[in-house]
Amino acid sequence: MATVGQKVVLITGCSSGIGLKIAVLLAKDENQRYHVIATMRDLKRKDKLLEAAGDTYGKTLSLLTLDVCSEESVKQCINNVKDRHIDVLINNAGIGLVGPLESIGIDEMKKVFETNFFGVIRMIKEVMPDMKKRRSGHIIVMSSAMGLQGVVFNDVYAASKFAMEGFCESLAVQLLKFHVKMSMIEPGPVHTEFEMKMLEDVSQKEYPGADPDTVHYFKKVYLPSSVDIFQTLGQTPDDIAKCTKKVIEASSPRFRNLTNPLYTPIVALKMADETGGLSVNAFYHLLFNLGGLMHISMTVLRWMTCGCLRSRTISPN
Ligand SMILES: NC(=O)C1=CN([C@@H]2O[C@H](COP(=O)(O)OP(=O)(O)OC[C@H]3O[C@@H](n4cnc5c(N)ncnc54)[C@H](OP(=O)(O)O)[C@@H]3O)[C@@H](O)[C@H]2O)C=CC1
Ligand SMILES: CC1=C(/C=C/C(C)=C/C=C/C(C)=C/C=O)C(C)(C)CCC1
Repeated sequence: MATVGQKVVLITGCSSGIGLKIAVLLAKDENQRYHVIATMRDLKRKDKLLEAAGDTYGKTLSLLTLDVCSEESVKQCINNVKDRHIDVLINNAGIGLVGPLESIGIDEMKKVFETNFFGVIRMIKEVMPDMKKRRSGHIIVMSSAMGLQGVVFNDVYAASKFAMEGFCESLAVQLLKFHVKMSMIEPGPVHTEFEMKMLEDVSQKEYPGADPDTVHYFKKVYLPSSVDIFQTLGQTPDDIAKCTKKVIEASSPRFRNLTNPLYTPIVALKMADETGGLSVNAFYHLLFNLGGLMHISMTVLRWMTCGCLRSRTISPN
């Protein structure tokens, strides 16, 4: 149970990756400022978290079951929190989806929106009214750089994060009136099970319905470049946990928080040309004309990361 003065932080999707690392970082805070409620949809997957949490479990860390795709599970979880009092809600649970559009069924796409978009909305609808009543609270959403700039063959995943960005950008204004803060965290590639699941998924699928040219561009052009991007620019889940802690602890937290200065130029292309031509064409050339030279292209992009862009990124250090 939280002690007086401790902030209650509830995090979704803590069985692995970024959610697990945020839970552990906050639970291990040296001044014990947080009581972390780490949630996951299947408590059978709790071992990795508990191992990392060490003796904080039962002290500054507790566990609850929560499936963001089930309204009943969301309600039950929040009703199990003492006085339903949550100071910081971290919406982290999410799933990816990559591949040629022609081979993805509508049901698979709906699952992505059920988790990444409606999952967050279910949580906010359950927690926000109490925060508004108390005139305090902080809602954090693990968005993505893909919530600001789409990436080829990630059409539906990017759309789910764009939807979240639009939703939160609208809601943040109302919440400000009630002194409830809202922040988006926007990482580029991060080495977690998310990346592993994507590669595993791709190795198993045949992509029925997509023509041979598209499958070729996906498997032989996009995938190697994507692996390269993860290798050259990838951050660790610890980096993202540190950025998130900074956002929680800021006196005036920013609404948008890109975490990766090396990825920021890719997002900045869009801001530099409101017609969209620059980003669409740059992505086209990076992928189809410079694919084999991805390392060099990324070095050029690094040069483009001038100080002003770096200062727009929240750094883990
Ligand atoms: N890795 C990356 O490159 C990036 C990731 N992100 C975002 O970060 C967030 C965390 O992803 P990451 O840590 O990388 O990936 P992981 O796959 O390691 O973690 C995702 C977590 O979400 C959980 N989850 C999935 N569906 C549900 C559900 N219905 N209810 C509750 N929990 C669920 C998973 O639980 P289970 O174990 O049960 O499947 C898991 O704990 C996601 O929102 C993702 O979109 C953003 C930018 C980049
Ligand atoms: C930048 C870039 C590429 C790939 C970017 C990737 C793969 C980003 C992944 C981001 C993730 C995983 C976000 C999660 O939310 C391409 C298309 C290979 C080539 C053109 C430049």
